[in-house]
Amino acid sequence: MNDTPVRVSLDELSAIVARRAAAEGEESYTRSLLAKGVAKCAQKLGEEAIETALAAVGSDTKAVVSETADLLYHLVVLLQARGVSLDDVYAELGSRTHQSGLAEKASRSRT
Ligand SMILES: N=c1c2ncn([C@@H]3O[C@H](COP(=O)(O)OP(=O)(O)OP(=O)(O)O)[C@@H](O)[C@H]3O)c2ncn1[C@@H]1O[C@H](COP(=O)(O)O)[C@@H](O)[C@H]1O
Repeated sequence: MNDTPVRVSLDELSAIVARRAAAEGEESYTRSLLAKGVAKCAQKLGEEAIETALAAVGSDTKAVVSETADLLYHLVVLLQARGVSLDDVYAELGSRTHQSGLAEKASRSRT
């Protein structure tokens, strides 16, 4: 048996979610959540965000990791539901690297 831990990137998770979305007739939590629509996916993301925040102020580091994994999975599902690609999110993050967050905040308060 191979006990090497499996690592999954957000890109890989996004590809898994897209495959599950298209897998008609197969049992899938992802598919059942997507079938409930964007509002349900958004609600689940909000719940997982709160659970992650609560874990972060607690003492259980494993819970922070586990809740963060739930949060990222539900974020990827919500992006799938909205038809937004991770590449677009990466590009948006990339466009922000030319200035600090503080400079960006200051530029907003001037407009
Ligand atoms: N990473 C995940 C993942 N993280 C969390 N979850 C599920 O998210 C659900 C939400 O947790 P909750 O405690 O809120 O569960 P719940 O009360 O049953 O949820 P609701 O009834 O409110 O929807 C749980 O059922 C978890 O199993 C995930 N389900 C799937 N994946 C990935 O998606 C792949 C495909 O999964 P299926 O679509 O189920 O085949 C899996 O192989 C994984 O790689």
